Amino acid sequence: MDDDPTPTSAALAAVGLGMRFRDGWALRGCDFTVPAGRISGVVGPNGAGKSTLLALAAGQLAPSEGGLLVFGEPADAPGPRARVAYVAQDKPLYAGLTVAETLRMGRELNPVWDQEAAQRVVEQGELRPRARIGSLSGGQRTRVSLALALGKRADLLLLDEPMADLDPLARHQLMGTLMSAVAEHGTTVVVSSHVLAELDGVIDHLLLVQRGGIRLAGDLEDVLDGHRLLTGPAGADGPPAELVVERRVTGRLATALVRTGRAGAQPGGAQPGGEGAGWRAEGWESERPGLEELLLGYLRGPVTPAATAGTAATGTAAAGSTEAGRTATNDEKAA
Ligand SMILES: Nc1ncnc2c1ncn2[C@@H]1O[C@H](COP(=O)(O)OP(=O)(O)OP(=O)(O)O)[C@@H](O)[C@H]1O
Repeated sequence: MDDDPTPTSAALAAVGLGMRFRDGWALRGCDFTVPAGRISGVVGPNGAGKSTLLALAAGQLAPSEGGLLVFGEPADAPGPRARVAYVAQDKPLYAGLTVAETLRMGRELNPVWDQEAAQRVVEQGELRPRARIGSLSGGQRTRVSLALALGKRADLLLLDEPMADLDPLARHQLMGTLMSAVAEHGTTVVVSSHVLAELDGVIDHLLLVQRGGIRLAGDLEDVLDGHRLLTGPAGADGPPAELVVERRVTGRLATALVRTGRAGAQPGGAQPGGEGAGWRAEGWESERPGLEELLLGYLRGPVTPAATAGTAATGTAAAGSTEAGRTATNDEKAA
């Protein structure tokens, strides 16, 4: 799939983006783009910086360094803010209003309003229009927040952990709704989640945030193509260390997640087990990792300077080059 890396046509374009709070850097040295019309999954461990990234994109925070453009303009400019709908983790709503009054407020506050879309989200959850927001469960309040976001007909939907308190049916409905919004209106969706399995088959773009840096960014298929999952005998020589993201031994078997070095981004350009592989060994099997295998490999593997000092992750088709910017070290975060 072709990504358009030009900042003006991208939904999000970050250059050297950093956010420092009193206790240190939450994000630093982040370079990435999210092309318009994609569903991008923002994943990473607790405290990695995902919410901070989304709040910056929503214009709720101003970067401490670098910049973040939304459709070519600074994220906190009035233009982008009108085109963006943001569902934060704490989902601020007026507890005293009813569901119907909340949607009416959405209609009055937004120049463009899709009552049908908003209504549909509320009705799917069988919410009574007269129910007060304060009397709703956490998942029901999430539903009302999503209804407001979808009613706004925004060009960019920023959803911070929207699935955390939704039941499995509601998650499924939400994913379907997001995919239709993208298909019908060309909406760009940036969604953070810990529920990796829920993102599989839905997202087509990936941002992996780890220790305040962007570890992987790009078209999902390209990112997956840029890696192999190798299985071989535990005692045998494995793939070269510079290609290994994570290696584990279980009994007599070793498994290793490796970068293929495609797109010329990685040292040596070797492609273990792939076509034209620079590294091959007897007895090792090679397969393309799934999304969950890829992400777990990165989350379990060490975050070394060598592993994060690659080329900037631009979100272009050269997503084998997924190592981004650099990841703040613990020392830097504590600085
Ligand atoms: N308003 C704030 N003031 C001070 N520090 C903050 C603030 N918001 C976030 N941080 C810090 O920034 C870092 C990143 O936090 P962030 O909430 O962005 O992570 P996250 O990836 O969304 O985590 P989680 O998955 O747990 O929601 C954390 O160390 C956090 O303590």
